[in-house]
Amino acid sequence: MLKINEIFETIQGEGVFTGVPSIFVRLQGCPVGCPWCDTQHTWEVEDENNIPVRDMMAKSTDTAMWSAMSVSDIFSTLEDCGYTAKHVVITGGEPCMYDLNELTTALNQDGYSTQIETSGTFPIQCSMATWVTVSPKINMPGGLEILASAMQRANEIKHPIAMQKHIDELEQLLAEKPAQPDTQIALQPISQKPRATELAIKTCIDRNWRLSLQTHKYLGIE
Ligand SMILES: C[S@@+](CC[C@H](N)C(=O)[O-])C[C@H]1O[C@@H](n2cnc3c(N)ncnc32)[C@H](O)[C@@H]1O
Ligand SMILES: Nc1nc2[nH]cc(C(=O)O)c2c(=O)[nH]1
Ligand code: SF4
Ligand SMILES: [Mg+2]
Repeated sequence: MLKINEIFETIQGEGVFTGVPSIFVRLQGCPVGCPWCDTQHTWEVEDENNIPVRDMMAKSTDTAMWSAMSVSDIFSTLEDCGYTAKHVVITGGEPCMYDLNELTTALNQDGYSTQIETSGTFPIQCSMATWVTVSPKINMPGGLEILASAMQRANEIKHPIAMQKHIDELEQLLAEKPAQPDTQIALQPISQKPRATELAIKTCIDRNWRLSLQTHKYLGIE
């Protein structure tokens, strides 16, 4: 069973798929603890926060409540909601705490494209067709071997930055744990801070990397 914090339909706000109508499946639980994380309500998995699916789907604010769902429960919910998006983004929390092979394979077979947003701190278990966005959490728990294999699997590396140190860390990581030659590299300013944004723009131009903005936050949408 997967522990689901929320399922909703919106526009993908970040990275290469920015602008694509997407169904978001947000999993509960993350032990990484990035100080600037914008989804801290997904960190803890408390048994007393297990609620029925209809209550989870009715949530209107960010809470730590979650529902245990099978892949077939998730399909029933997508059908009940009448979503039109054909791209599914699996995020969290840290989605790779879970084996996502069954979910991503079933979604692909049903005609959905799939994407995972992950920190590279757990082994990535998903269909070959899944687009993997790695937002590498350098010096965080997980270990170098897992991070190295995440870098290899990544279709996109999307690195949140606020200062030069974060860019230096990414460059060192890319030198030591190389990505594939066609992997897209993007910098994402942390929390829309003007100085972070300015630094990201300048560095992206210097290195010919992409800029990823959290466009949903500028738009005030989910
Ligand atoms: C909330 S995380 C969940 C998925 C996974 N745990 C990860 O870190 O990739 C989704 C994306 O949001 C980014 N992110 C989280 N908080 C952010 C913030 N305050 N500013 C910019 N990006 C942020 C993460 O780095 C990641 O790319
Ligand atoms: N619109 C929108 N786009 C997103 N891209 C990545 C998100 C995430 O929280 O993983 C996210 C999100 O929460 N909302
Ligand atoms: S790994 Fe992702 S969900 Fe976990 S704390 Fe960092 S940004 Fe948040
Ligand atoms: Mg988000």
